[in-house]
Amino acid sequence: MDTASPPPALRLRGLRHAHGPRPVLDGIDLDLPAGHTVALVGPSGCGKTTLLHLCAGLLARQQGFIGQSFVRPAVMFQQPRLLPWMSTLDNIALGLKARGMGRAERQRQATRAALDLGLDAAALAHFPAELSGGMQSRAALARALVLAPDLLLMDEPFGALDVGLRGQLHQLLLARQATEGMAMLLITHDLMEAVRLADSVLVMAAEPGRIVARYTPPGVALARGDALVYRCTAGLLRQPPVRAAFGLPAVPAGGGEAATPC
Ligand SMILES: Nc1ncnc2c1ncn2[C@@H]1O[C@H](COP(=O)(O)OP(=O)(O)OP(=O)(O)O)[C@@H](O)[C@H]1O
Repeated sequence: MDTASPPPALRLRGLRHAHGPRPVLDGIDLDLPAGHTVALVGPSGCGKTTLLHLCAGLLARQQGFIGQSFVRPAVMFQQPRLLPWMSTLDNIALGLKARGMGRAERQRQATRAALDLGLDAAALAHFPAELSGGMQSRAALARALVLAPDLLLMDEPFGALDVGLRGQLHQLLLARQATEGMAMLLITHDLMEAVRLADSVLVMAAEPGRIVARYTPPGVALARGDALVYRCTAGLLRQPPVRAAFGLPAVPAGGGEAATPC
């Protein structure tokens, strides 16, 4: 008899949430299995952060089902949220300290995680305020990855980064996922980032927040080249529900509206 437990997963069914009297999420269904990436993309205010906070257990569930069987979830917030009175290295090692790991070992692991993300020894000795925004984002990502999460919840993690740095961190994350098999839930405003990284792209519309399009980009994310990503993003952007979600005018007749994005 096979007694192995099923692989972990995040599963949402009919999730509804209101902030006060105002409905924010209306009937969200989502599946995120181990080793996969789901990108939630939608306009500002459609409820993406609320949804991520519910998945992370930072907000209490009101209505609907949340099944979450990952054992080492980690969250990367919209802002780096580094503690200003600690060195960058101590910030990155903070979660390991909370797990009771000794100072020498946690500094060793934090240093390695930071170097992997392109931070150098000088940056690690600095306070966060002495780092550029991009370096702070790398430190926040290192702080999450050093915990070896099996689920990484990310809220607009790369919003403040230039296109080159974004690309580097995308590749680092995907390589890490390929070796460690972590699941990723990524919130982004950026359709192209969603198409580049995700196994499944869920497009949300606002008022109330709901999923209006589901799209599976072709192939595996690590192998998607720029041309494919541009083409698929352009195709997705021609879909009427996606255009409506972002408040874009309808594509005029004969403007190349595609039955499928790619
Ligand atoms: N704690 C709160 N109390 C009241 N309203 C809130 C609260 N948090 C969020 N909201 C409202 O809920 C709606 C959804 O907010 P949320 O931050 O989840 O959206 P979002 O899609 O992540 O937006 P953005 O992309 O701008 O970060 C917004 O209208 C916001 O003003």
